[in-house]
Amino acid sequence: MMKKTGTPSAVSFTGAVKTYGTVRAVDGVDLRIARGETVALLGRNGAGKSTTISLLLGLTEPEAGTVELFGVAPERAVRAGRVGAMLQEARAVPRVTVRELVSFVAGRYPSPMPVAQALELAGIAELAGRRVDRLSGGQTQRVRFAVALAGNPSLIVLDEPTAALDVEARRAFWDSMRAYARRGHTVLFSTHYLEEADAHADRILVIDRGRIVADGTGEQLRRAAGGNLVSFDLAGRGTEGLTLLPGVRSLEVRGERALLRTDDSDAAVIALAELGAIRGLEVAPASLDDAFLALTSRTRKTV
Ligand SMILES: Nc1ncnc2c1ncn2[C@@H]1O[C@H](COP(=O)(O)OP(=O)(O)OP(=O)(O)O)[C@@H](O)[C@H]1O
Repeated sequence: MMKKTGTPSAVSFTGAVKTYGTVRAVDGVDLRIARGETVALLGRNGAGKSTTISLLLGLTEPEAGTVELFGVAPERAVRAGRVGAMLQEARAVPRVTVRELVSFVAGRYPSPMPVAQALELAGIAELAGRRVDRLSGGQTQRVRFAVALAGNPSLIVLDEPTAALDVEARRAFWDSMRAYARRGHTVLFSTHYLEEADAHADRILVIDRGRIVADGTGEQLRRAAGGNLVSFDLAGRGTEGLTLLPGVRSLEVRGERALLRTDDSDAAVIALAELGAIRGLEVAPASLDDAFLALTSRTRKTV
């Protein structure tokens, strides 16, 4: 994750703010993505993922703070073909072949990727002669990926790239993305699928209400959110004082069971044993889902 001194980061946000009326869609984001990283931007609907990506691509300007790609303004990096993007909005699909479309886009950049290579990387070499308006959803998405690769970018930005794809198309898409990343390129993708972030990114940025609330590997996020969950049958007893026990961070009651999120499950279990609260006791590692919920609900409480 260390970047070479003197080399500008692929992506750099410093105190970036973007508001829509009273909504602070991006609320003071500081962020560095080093070259070669694959990073997931993970958040619920409306968390600020698309707005972050719009700022990153220079489609919208921050009201405060700065955004740079490779040390220059986003528009400049985009124009130079250093950045490829796949955005959410579906554009009208032209009646041309896949090869014609990718060639046309490649022709607009100063040093494009050879078309055959873009098609190969996107896994659609065999579709080159097919009409773009007659493809399946999964195939269309990979054509869009080839279009994003056409300028031979060092950074690719994907806004919820697999949102409408079935399992097989999704797997094929990620294979292509990883082939691109293995060449030392930088990838930033947004998603609200935790598993995708965990499986395909080196690093996960959790965004909530326009702020980065966590930044790390899936494993680091799991740990940050509270290592283990300790649960037991309440068996009629109250929950008073449970959150004050050593090692306990928070409490949730599900039916007859108490769920304690802990950062020291041993201490919590000993304390529960002293209280005699051990019926049906279980200790389980927190999942990434738990981590995500804990991270995003914690911020909700503080705003
Ligand atoms: N053009 C706009 N005009 C007004 N409000 C906007 C606009 N774009 C985004 N917002 C608001 O800014 C906030 C962040 O939206 P954004 O689209 O960035 O979130 P997101 O994480 O990409 O969500 P989703 O997963 O639903 O795409 C939301 O509250 C949204 O309603």
